[in-house]
Amino acid sequence: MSLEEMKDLCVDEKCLRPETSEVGGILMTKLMSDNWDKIWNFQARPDDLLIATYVKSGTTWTQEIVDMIQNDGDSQKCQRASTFNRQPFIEWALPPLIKSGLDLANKMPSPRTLKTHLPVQMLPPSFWKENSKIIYVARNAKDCLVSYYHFSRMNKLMPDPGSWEEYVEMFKAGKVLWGSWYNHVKGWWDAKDRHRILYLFYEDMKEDPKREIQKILKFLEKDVSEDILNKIIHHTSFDMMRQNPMANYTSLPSSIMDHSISPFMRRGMPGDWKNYFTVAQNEAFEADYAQKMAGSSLTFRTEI
Ligand SMILES: Nc1ncnc2c1ncn2[C@@H]1O[C@H](COP(=O)(O)OS(=O)(=O)O)[C@@H](OP(=O)(O)O)[C@H]1O
Repeated sequence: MSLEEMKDLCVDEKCLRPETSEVGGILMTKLMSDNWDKIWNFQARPDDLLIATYVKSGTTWTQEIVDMIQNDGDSQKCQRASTFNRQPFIEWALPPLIKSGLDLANKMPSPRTLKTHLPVQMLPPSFWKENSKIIYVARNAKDCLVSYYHFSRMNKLMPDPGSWEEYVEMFKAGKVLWGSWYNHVKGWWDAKDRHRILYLFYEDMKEDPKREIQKILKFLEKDVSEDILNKIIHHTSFDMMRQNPMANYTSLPSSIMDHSISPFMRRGMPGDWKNYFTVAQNEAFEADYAQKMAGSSLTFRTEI
């Protein structure tokens, strides 16, 4: 879709700050829940690669890394389209003028790379049946929350986040699109030993991108030269992606995503939560976190 076509789209009040409803206890936009039967019955293919994340956990970064790997480090090829057109976001549906993720995916020749934010129990069952490979990326809750809050302010296709104080409580209660962060990261963590899932952490990617890209290469059974590996690291750095219109979401009109409110590529840094949480908010968050994560072997770093 050209930028000119994009500019005419979705300025309709109905799709901005959308209505929400729940499916299986998970908050979704009404367009997604209306489309739920089609999403649930989505037909995965054995050679699909799915990038699954909770919102704001490093999805776009991982999408770019995977595309660079699949294109042998050719950054020009990775400029062929915006992230969301290269790798369909399967459950995302918008009014008819913009193609839904499902439509894009169904028309795409194999091998496909797809994106989802669905919690593990909501993943279309064909992914398990076809044994498709899945990369799951998790990010610590506090940085996720901060990123999600700013994203909801700038992206009019998300419900209004309200004030920072209100948003912190909504996030803790899981009353945000795609539901509870806590259940999401734990659910996928438990699934990783039963399926072909590579479970990565945003903080590890930031600490040592080379090491984490090598894990992805191994998982994809792909070998690249040191020169190509360095190209992938360079092209997918925060600074490069921030300037890349095919990865930074600036191809969407400002009536949808207003980067002057907060850019999509905002900070890209573990520990940014310290600039937002008050001491009291942090203490309350930690106490609630300990309860919600009790009994799980999953641990996160909140700074590196
Ligand atoms: N290359 C690279 N390096 C480090 N960090 C990066 C990179 N690319 C994206 N980001 C940061 O990831 C956050 C966006 O997350 P997602 O891509 O998962 O967003 S989305 O859920 O798909 O909308 C968002 O985080 P915040 O900056 O904390 O808001 C992006 O800045």
